[in-house]
Order: sequence, then C-alpha cells, then structure tokens
Amino acid sequence: MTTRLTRASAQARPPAPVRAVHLGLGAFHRAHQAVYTMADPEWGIAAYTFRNTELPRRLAEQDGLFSLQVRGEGQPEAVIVDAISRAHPGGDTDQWLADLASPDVALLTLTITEAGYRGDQDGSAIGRVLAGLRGRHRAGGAPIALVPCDNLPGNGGVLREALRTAAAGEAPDFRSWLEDQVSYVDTVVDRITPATTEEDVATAAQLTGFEDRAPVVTEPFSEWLLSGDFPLGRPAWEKAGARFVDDLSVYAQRKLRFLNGAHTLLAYAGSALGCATVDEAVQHPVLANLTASWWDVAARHTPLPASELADYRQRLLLRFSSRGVRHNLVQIAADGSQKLPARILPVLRAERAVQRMPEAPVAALAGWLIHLRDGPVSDPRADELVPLARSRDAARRVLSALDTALADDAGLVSAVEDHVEHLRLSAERIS
Ligand SMILES: NC(=O)c1ccc[n+]([C@@H]2O[C@H](COP(=O)([O-])OP(=O)(O)OC[C@H]3O[C@@H](n4cnc5c(N)ncnc54)[C@H](O)[C@@H]3O)[C@@H](O)[C@H]2O)c1
Ligand SMILES: O=P(O)(O)OC[C@@H](O)[C@@H](O)[C@H](O)[C@H](O)CO
Repeated sequence: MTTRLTRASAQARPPAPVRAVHLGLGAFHRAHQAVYTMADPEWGIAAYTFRNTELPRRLAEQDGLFSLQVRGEGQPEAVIVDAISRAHPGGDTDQWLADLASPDVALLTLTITEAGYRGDQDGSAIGRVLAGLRGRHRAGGAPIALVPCDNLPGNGGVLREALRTAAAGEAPDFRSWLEDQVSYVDTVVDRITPATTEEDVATAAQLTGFEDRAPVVTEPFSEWLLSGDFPLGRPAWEKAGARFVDDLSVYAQRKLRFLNGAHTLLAYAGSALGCATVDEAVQHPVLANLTASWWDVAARHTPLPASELADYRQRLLLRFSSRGVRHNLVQIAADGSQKLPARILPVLRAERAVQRMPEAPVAALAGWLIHLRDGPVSDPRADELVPLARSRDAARRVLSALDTALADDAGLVSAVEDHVEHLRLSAERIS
C-alpha cells in the first residue's frame, strides 16, 4: 500500500507565506507558474479554481502538494511541487476577498481560458477579479500586478480592457486606482500540459511511491516570457528560466500562430479526418502537409529571421510528435470562436490582401465548420454558431459571425465550402 502524499510524508518544507494568488487552478498552472514559483521558497501561492471543487479538495488533503510527471522521449521523471500553500474552490469567496485585500499579496496570476475574459457578471472570472480588487482598494489600496497566463495576444491589455469595461459603473476613485495602481503584465506562456487521466494517477504512484490523487503530466519544454511591472515585487522566476523583455509582441505572434495555430488547425481538420490526439494527427500525411503549409504561410507574416523560425518549427514538430504527452484534440477544439481570430485570421487576411488563397487556414475554417455542425461543441458562442453551421449557406454565415469582410470574400467562402467537401471525401476514403 502506498502512503498518501502530504508535506509530512514527503518531508517537504512547510507552506511558504502566501504572496501570490492564482485564479483558474487546473493542469497548466501547476505545470508552469507553480513550478517557476517553487524556485523561490519565500513565495507561496493561494490557488483558486473557477467551478471545480474536487481538485482543491484533493490538493488540500495533500497540503497543496502534487507530483509533476515530465515525459519526454526517455524515462518519465516525477518531481513533487510544493509552491501551492493553499488550494480553494472558487466558492470560497470570503477567503478570496481576504487574500486579494492583503498587502502581503503582490500578484495575481490567471489561467481562466480565452473565453474567461468575456463577460463581467458576478459569477464570471472578471467579475470575481473586480470584486477582489474593489476590496483591495477599500482595504488601503496596495498596488498589485495582474499576470494573465492564457494564450491571447497582448493578454495584459486584454485583461485591462475587460476590467475597465466591467468597472464602468464603479466609483471614480476606484476606476483611477485600477488605472494607476494595478499593473497589467503581458506574458507568453508555453508548456504542453494535457488533462490528467486515471492512468497518470497510477503512474504517479509508481514513480513517486506516494498515493497522489492530483498529479499533472507535462513535457520537458517550458517557456515564460513576461513584460511589465511588479510594484510589490515578485518571485525570482528567472531562477527557473523565466525571461523579462520589453516587448513581447513578436514572441506572442510566433507562439500563438506557430504552436497554437497549428494545434487549432489539427484540432479541427484532424478531428474531421478521424484523429484523436495531436501526435496521431501530426503523423497523418494529409495533416502533416497541412501543418507544414500553415507554418510556411505564417512565416511570411512573422517578422523573425527565417533560420530562427525554421528552428522553432523543427522543435515544434518533435514536441507535437512526442508520445510522452498525448494531447486530445477535443480539448484543444473548445472555444474556437475565441481562438481562430487571434491565431488563424490575421494570417488569412494578410494573404487575401495579396490575392493568395492559402490552403491551411481554409482547412482550419472548414474543419471548424464541420466541428460546429457535427458537435459536440463547447464554445461561449455555441448557441449562435451551431445553428448557423447547420443552415444553408453555412460557410458564409459562420464566417460572417467572425468577420463580415471575410464573409464578403466570395472566393474564400467557396474555398471553405470546397474544403468541407474535400475533408468529407478524405474521411470517407480512410474509413
Ligand atoms: N494546458 C496547456 O498546455 C496550456 C498551455 C499554455 C496556456 N494554457 C492556458 O491555460 C488555460 C487553462 O488550461 P488548463 O490546462 O489548466 O485547463 P484545465 O481545464 O486544467 O483548467 C482550466 C481552469 O480554468 C477554469 N475555467 C474554465 N472556464 C472558465 C471560464 N469561462 N472562466 C473562468 N475560468 C474558467 C477552470 O475552472 C479551471 O480552473 C488554457 O485555456 C490556456 O489559455 C494552457
Ligand atoms: O485551449 P488552447 O487552444 O489555448 O490551448 C490548447 C493547446 O493548444 C495549448 O494548451 C498548448 O498545449 C499550449 O499553449 C502549449 O503551450
């Protein structure tokens, strides 16, 4: 029988004082920000989920500890991560407000998904952050850094705008404080971290000798680029490899278009061709060609040296092909309406402006149309988009919901329609 993982059984240090708060406790926060924070033992995290109550309960029973399995091509390795001092369900509102009001807390990190930046009602992520900041302002108004870690270009600015909009009816002194005393940090985050499976729980026990009911599996690669101020300080994240730069935009373009854009393409075109995981899809001859063609097109619109992009592509291909982390396409396919506009459409527009019809973005849109039509669909705009995808003239109507100029491009609409048919015939040939 294995011993339950706790700070006592693992002979781990006591929980560090809480100086960072996190919202959106899931797999990625634990494989990424928690690991960087562990490099600085002076900083502990109070981590909150949004809706999930099971994960914080499991973590609380383990004193915040969990094992991280790093799976590359060789033997998997497991480390015990001890940076989370407390884990709370989102419903723990009093503690959330107390943590955000505390002047000991210097920063709030977020992984609330791309869709989480929409909406500002009380139950939404933005509504919760606003309530916490309102309390902080009332409690003395210590400055704070907000560090969004979701895959959105200019994520610091996106968060600032979401909070500005949500605070439109608030008192003027609070609104000024939000502008002057809250620092919005831009980030580029990267570490492929799929959802944990029951099999991973069994492997955690074999690798660590502990019963761990909240393990995480990730790849060896990890990157964190940040740009912005930390008025009350921050953990020495650079000790774990984080880099602080003045301007992130080109790195964000590279990561969001090359990695996430390719993931989005594979999620939709790959699912249409019957693939289930990224590693399976990227080995499929049709999808391998589409991925290479997407990277060729994206490279034309990314202002980085060709050799650097070639190197980046090569490493991505290895990461995508790894059987160590098996990333389900269905997980990546969620919330397409929030992802395609940042990852695929800017490149497509630039190509159409010079009269080119690039196959890969067209395939991504065609695959998305099939996904919306055949479901199941998890997307904040599903109620609007699914009926459009099931109607006559679906390609034009769905494109119109993304961007009316694209829908007015008759050549593009008919290319997407043709590609839907092409994917259908290819899928039929395979089955
Ligand atoms: N998993 C990765 O490989 C990876 C890598 C880079 C960035 N990210 C970013 O992190 C996000 C979370 O990924 P994860 O792997 O931790 O997923 P996860 O499913 O393990 O956790 C997601 C967390 O976000 C919360 N959430 C979901 N929908 C929300 C909403 N509408 N509003 C507020 N919170 C919401 C969930 O309750 C949960 O706490 C991704 O959406 C992405 O933006 C993930
Ligand atoms: O939900 P998304 O599309 O933002 O993310 C799904 C994956 O593409 C993503 O999690 C990648 O694995 C990650 O961005 C790697 O750093």
